[in-house]
Amino acid sequence: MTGRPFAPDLLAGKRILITGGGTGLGRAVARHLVEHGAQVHLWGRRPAVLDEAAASLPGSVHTQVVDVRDGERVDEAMGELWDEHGPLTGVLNNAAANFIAPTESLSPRAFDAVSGTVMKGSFHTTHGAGRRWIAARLPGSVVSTLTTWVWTGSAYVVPSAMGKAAVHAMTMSLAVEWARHGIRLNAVAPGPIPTEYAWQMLNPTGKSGVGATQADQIPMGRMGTVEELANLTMFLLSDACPYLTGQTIAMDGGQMLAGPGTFAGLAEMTDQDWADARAKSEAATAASKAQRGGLGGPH
Ligand SMILES: CCCCCCCCC/C=C/C(=O)SCCNC(=O)CCNC(=O)[C@H](O)C(C)(C)COP(=O)(O)OP(=O)(O)OC[C@H]1O[C@@H](n2cnc3c(N)ncnc32)[C@H](O)[C@@H]1OP(=O)(O)O
Ligand SMILES: NC(=O)C1=CN([C@@H]2O[C@H](COP(=O)(O)OP(=O)(O)OC[C@H]3O[C@@H](n4cnc5c(N)ncnc54)[C@H](OP(=O)(O)O)[C@@H]3O)[C@@H](O)[C@H]2O)C=CC1
Repeated sequence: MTGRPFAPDLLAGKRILITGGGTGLGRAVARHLVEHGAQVHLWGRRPAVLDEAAASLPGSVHTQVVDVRDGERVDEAMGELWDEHGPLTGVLNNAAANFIAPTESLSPRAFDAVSGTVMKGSFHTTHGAGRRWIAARLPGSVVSTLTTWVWTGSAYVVPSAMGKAAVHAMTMSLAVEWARHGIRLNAVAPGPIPTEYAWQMLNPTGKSGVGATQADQIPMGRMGTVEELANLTMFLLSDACPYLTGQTIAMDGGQMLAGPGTFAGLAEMTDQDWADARAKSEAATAASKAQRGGLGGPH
């Protein structure tokens, strides 16, 4: 059980924008932010989805219809939010688009739809909040939801991997440039946490259920949970650790580090399998020693 490690007033006085907050992980994290005292603003492209999400949440939640790829609309909406409610204290860049496809089949519009939502959307939103924080001499915290593909890349989701890697670069770059303004940028890179919309895009058929969306090759043997993601995100958006900036934190049960080029699969070996393996390798060592003529052992 993850539990509730934080006090219910952890985010009291915080005003936080979640892009793509009407569905999936954004909506689930929004609930935790509200339950910890934050005022929350949700952006997305579908008014009915946003309204439904806001109505389902227990506290102070506001919505705006914004396509984050449209820089002018992002700035306009940011201005409206600031004027009507006051300055944000944090931004969660969560909106994304993605689908699996052979890269050679992608049209220019397909590439733009995915990479633009992630890269341009995160930039426009961060820029809209950041320039206002700097002008008003206010601190701020930006958290972006990325994936471990920023370190590994991933076949068949290349525009997403490229867009997320760009936001990873933005996180490191602006952490330095805006540190003197009290603005922090961090990111989280979750492993699979099944959500309806994302799984339609990433695991749409019986044959598409491979490693990335499965639990069998994750060292912890399970998917992540929204509670775990919410706790990490809230920690980054809170005042718990103001010295932390520029970091992308993987939260994936060890999935990325257990790649096929490692011995992670040996977790299946029994004690007898290990005894057999040791006997085989010791026999090979003994045969090698016999050919050394007394050289090469430890002294
Ligand atoms: C880390 C460990 C593991 C973890 C495992 C999980 C890791 C998750 C990491 C990241 C996960 C996510 O981001 S999951 C997020 C999933 N959620 C979403 O995608 C929500 C938003 N999605 C959407 O709005 C749509 O599905 C999407 C198609 C992407 C964009 O819609 P738009 O209305 O903007 O654009 P459209 O006009 O429909 O389409 C734009 C072009 O894309 C083409 N197109 C659309 N679908 C296509 C498809 N399946 N294959 C090829 N091409 C396609 C169209 O033909 C158009 O090109 P032309 O024909 O040339 O016009
Ligand atoms: N689920 C998982 O296992 C993982 C998810 N992630 C990341 O977590 C985040 C949330 O994913 P998840 O909840 O699973 O997926 P969802 O598809 O449920 O969430 C994506 C959200 O982004 C919104 N969105 C898409 N395009 C735009 C746009 N142009 N402007 C504004 N909003 C937009 C969508 O709403 P609408 O279409 O109404 O605009 C939707 O609410 C994403 O960044 C994803 O990459 C990372 C690793 C693993």
